[in-house]
Amino acid sequence: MNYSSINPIHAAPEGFQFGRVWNCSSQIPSLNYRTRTFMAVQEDMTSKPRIPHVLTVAGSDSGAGAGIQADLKACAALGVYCSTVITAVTAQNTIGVQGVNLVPEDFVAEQLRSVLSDMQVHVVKTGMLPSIGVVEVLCHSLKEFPVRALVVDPVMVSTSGDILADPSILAGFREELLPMADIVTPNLKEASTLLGGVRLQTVADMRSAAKLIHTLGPRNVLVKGGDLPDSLDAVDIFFDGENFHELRGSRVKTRNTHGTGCTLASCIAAELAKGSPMLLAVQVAKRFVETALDYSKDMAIGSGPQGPFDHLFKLKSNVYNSYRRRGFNPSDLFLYAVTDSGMNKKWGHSITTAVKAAIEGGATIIQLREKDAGTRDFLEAAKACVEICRSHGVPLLINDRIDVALACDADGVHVGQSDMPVHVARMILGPEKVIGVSCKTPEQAEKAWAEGADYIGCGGVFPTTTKANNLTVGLDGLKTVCLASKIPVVAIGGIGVANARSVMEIGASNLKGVAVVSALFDRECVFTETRKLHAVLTDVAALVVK
Ligand SMILES: Cc1ncc(COP(=O)(O)OP(=O)(O)O)c(N)n1
Ligand SMILES: Cc1nc(C(=O)O)sc1CCOP(=O)(O)O
Ligand SMILES: [Mg+2]
Repeated sequence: MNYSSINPIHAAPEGFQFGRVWNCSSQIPSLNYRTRTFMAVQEDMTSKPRIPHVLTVAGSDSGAGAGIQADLKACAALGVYCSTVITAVTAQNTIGVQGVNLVPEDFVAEQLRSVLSDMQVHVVKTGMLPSIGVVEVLCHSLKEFPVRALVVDPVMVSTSGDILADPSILAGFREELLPMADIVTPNLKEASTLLGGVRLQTVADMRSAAKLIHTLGPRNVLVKGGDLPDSLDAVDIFFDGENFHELRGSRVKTRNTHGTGCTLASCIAAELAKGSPMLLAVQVAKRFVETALDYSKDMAIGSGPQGPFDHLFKLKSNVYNSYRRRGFNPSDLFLYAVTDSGMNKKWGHSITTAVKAAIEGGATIIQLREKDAGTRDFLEAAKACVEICRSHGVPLLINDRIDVALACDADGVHVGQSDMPVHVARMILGPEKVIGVSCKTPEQAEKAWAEGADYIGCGGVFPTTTKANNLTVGLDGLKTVCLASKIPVVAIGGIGVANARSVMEIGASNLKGVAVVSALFDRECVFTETRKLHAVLTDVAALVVK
């Protein structure tokens, strides 16, 4: 590999020299003309809304899976303007990195000045910073032109194992850049390197690492556990200096993972530029990467072991429609908590504390099923729950009431066979909202799919006292419906810690989880009960995968 810190770039157009060309006022034909134009632009800008703006300071990847190219695509996908300061040009593809050519440090400084002095940057995101000199230049620029937030992706080694930064930059990270950072997003190897080579093999190690890295100065730390051995989920640890959050997503099986780190950091930066709080920005970013990987898992570009993925999957009209239709992640059905106002009243829980406790215990989706509430109270409660769920990245659905779902901007609805027909609900809600339907037979499952439902709820698997006069279909009935269903299924009815295993072990790959009311909410401690059920489900999932 050709890795050099002294090679200048030679590929500039004829007559172009790096450095002093367009910033030289003698080359502008008329100063008066320029001044007038500048003033007109200034006037115009005050009346226009500002676009969220991320500046990425990173290396170029010729294969366009990572680096500057990934950052541009990620920001575009999230509707954020992205400007670029290029620190290095790499020759790379799906096989690895064949060469690195560094941009001279004073020209990195010049790019920084050009953008930061003029273009109203909200957030700076860093990627490949190949030398201590570049780190110093960047820190100096950020002191001269402060921005709202700094996101540091401490890139040191490429996914193919090639070195992308001189080891001397570690001191620059520790002493200069991290103390200025709002968040740093190391993977396991990078976290280990930042901490002098400690071994990181468990979630507990990741927590300790996050805490130690926090002492280096960044306001928040996200240690990414993608490389954690024997991990079923994609577990990341977020630490804000006080609290830890274990962020779990589903691990997408694909070779197309090149650029996930750059993309995640860029998405965090993009969401921060839009004004999101940090934890929400991280959760949205994680979800974006997971969805993009899922949609690109079979993409075939290049012959090497690590392919790129498609950031702009939403632009492809056919994929876009089906993405929107299936705008939820089936793995969200894993632990589906359905509320009940009567049970909350009985235990003295407010709906919001109950929902929060369920989420903290591991619920992956919430349905508000408030049969006795008046419309106004239901709407107020739903709005509060939408906020809670969004801040945790957990979808919220409303039982029966499409009007309430629209009014509180919930993520969707769950309807039964005697509620609003699915095709009408779809027409009212549009393609983006999630629609679930209760089905007890294969015929109902077929119809639900044809009318545009996203998932079906099948039950009652066991007898229940929560829903009056409910027909029990049993494990056999559940299996029959699962086998017939073209969309994911969640089981419901009489399910709890004692029998969840038997449900999940029926042997249907589209059975994605269990929906539960009384075993979570007709209890004194919703958090503890949810946690117990989560542990059972995680255990079964581990066995099924092995
Ligand atoms: C996930 C899930 N599955 C089934 C139901 C039952 O819905 P429905 O048949 O409309 O009955 P009610 O809940 O309205 O009594 C559900 N709510 N959630
Ligand atoms: C709301 C609901 N729907 C069902 C169906 O069969 O479609 S069973 C049910 C009640 C589930 O409550 P619990 O977890 O307390 O048994
Ligand atoms: Mg209903």
